[in-house]
Amino acid sequence: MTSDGGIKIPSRLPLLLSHEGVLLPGSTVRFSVDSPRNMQLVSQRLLRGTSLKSTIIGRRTPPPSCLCSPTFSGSLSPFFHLCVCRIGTAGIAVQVVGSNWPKPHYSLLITGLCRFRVSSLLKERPFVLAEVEQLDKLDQYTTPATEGAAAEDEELGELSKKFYQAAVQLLGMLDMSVPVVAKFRRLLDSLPRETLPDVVASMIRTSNKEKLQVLDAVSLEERFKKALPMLTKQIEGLKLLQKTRKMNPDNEKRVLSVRKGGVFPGRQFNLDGEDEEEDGDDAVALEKKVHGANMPDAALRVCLKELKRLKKMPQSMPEYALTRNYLDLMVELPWSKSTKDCLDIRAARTLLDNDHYAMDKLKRRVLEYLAVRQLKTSLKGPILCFVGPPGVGKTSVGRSIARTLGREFHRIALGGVCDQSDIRGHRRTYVGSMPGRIINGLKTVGVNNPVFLLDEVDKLGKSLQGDPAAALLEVLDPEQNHSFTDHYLNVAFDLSQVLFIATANTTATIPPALLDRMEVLQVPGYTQEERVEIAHRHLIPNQLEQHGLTPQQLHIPQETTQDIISRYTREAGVRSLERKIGAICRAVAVKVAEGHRCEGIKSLPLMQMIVTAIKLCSYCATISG
Ligand SMILES: Nc1ncnc2c1ncn2[C@@H]1O[C@H](COP(=O)(O)OP(=O)(O)OP(=O)(O)O)[C@@H](O)[C@H]1O
Repeated sequence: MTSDGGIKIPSRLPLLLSHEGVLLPGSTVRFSVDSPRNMQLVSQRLLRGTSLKSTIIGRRTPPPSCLCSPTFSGSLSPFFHLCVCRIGTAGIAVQVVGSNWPKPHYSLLITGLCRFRVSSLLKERPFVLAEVEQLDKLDQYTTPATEGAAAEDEELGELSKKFYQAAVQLLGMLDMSVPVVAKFRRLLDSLPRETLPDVVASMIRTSNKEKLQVLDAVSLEERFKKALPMLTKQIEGLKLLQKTRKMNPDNEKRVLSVRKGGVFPGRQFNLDGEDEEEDGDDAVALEKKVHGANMPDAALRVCLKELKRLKKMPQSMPEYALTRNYLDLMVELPWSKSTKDCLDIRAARTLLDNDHYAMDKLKRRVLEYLAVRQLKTSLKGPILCFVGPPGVGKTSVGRSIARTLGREFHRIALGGVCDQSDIRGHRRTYVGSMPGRIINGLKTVGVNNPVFLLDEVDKLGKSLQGDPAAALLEVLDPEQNHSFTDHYLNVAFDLSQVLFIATANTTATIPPALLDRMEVLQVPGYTQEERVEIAHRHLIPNQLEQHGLTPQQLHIPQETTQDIISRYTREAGVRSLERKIGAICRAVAVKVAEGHRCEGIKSLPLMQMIVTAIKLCSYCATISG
């Protein structure tokens, strides 16, 4: 990186393009990265690279006109033409923090080094790579202030002197303790004069547009000319504020804020209290939500403690986002929100009969279970586990139970889960930590008494990351689940109101301890006659509706259904049969959309299509595919 021309940045730089914030040389800014291209840049360049060179990236805030362009996050050529001719800042990534919650993203802390101009674009994917020309000298920070000044011509010397004096005047007007002012003064004196416009513009409160103007000013003189009015505006603003304070001493307590964001080579500070106020409002709103969430005392205590920490944290700290996410989840959880059960056994029987044909034994046991629940509301009852071949309606009975009770339904697919953190969540000390599926499910349904269907408990795996079945033991044990503690929450959540139902294809692979906590209800496969009935009562009407057809447009006689079952399906359940009926519906939908009428007579209404055994042959290609 060093040559006779001083320290050099790499000539090929990956570009981080987002509209969030402006990075000026000499300042440190935190950026949140979540667009696909920028994510690729972080994962392929910053996280894989091992050299110092690989931590240097280019940063450019696209002009506002690009932001509304639909190409901004997609294919980007037109907006590129706009950006190519402009100036950016090369920066060094000093910190990369990744998180998966609420969605995958990285947070980058970047320190601006120098300006560059994009000479040409080398590639756009997987991230943007450009050939760049370095515009500022990098060794200016290492050159003592006086040496830099010696080279200045008269006019520039005058300008920089004026700028320095304005910066000192502004510093004197700030409501800060004497040691802090002294520290900033020392910083101001130690900086080479040519870096002052960038450093001061990044510290004072200005719009991104104004900061971009400073960035785009390649000549030092122009940069001073652009930054000086911003500084003067701040001074005028403060003078006005002091005047009003003198007239109204009550406002005396309005203290100007000092923001301790990491700024290179000094620290970033804000020159008015507006932002602080916004943060304050935000914290007050969050505190209100915490008090209004009706959470138990233990959880409330934890939340208030976290809130207190949050208020003291600068927003730029990575932990701020983590704590904020945690508190957001805590207030969103349904600690004491529940739906009222509206159980009527007769209505439940009708509903179960309407939704499912046959399965008499299973329906009888479900009704017994519901009846006992009606008589004894606080039933610490058995967990029902429906065991049977695929497609026999286990999941769908679970859904019907939720409907009969008037409860929310949530399905948790456990097939292939082999990490116990999937159930219990990760501790908050982990990067990308998040709550487990149980807590996530509760957040999704928004009530604390839903019906949770634990689908495919027989397909739980085991790995080095722990045994998820062991974590489920606590969830399903009525003696323990009133104080279920997710690792992410780290406070107990009462799961005793949740109605758990499990499904499995076989009991052979369910861990014995888990099986012991459940009452197994076998759901056998169907006979040919039962399948024909299920098809005509449920599957055909459902498929017609899903494909926008009416019984007047398509009729499948019983013999045809028997034919489909015997010739095209080999299963214990009815899922494959349902798919074949769906295939017939699709083929008929095409004909209906084409306007299938009696040959030539357009005035006649659309004809009903009857799928006879002979016609079935012509659909063979569709349904056996
Ligand atoms: N007795 C029945 N009456 C009405 N529809 C049924 C019946 N049995 C199954 N079905 C229908 O079959 C389809 C498949 O059922 P479901 O998804 O509940 O099967 P499953 O037993 O949970 O299968 P898997 O073990 O693969 O999860 C659903 O559309 C369901 O409505």
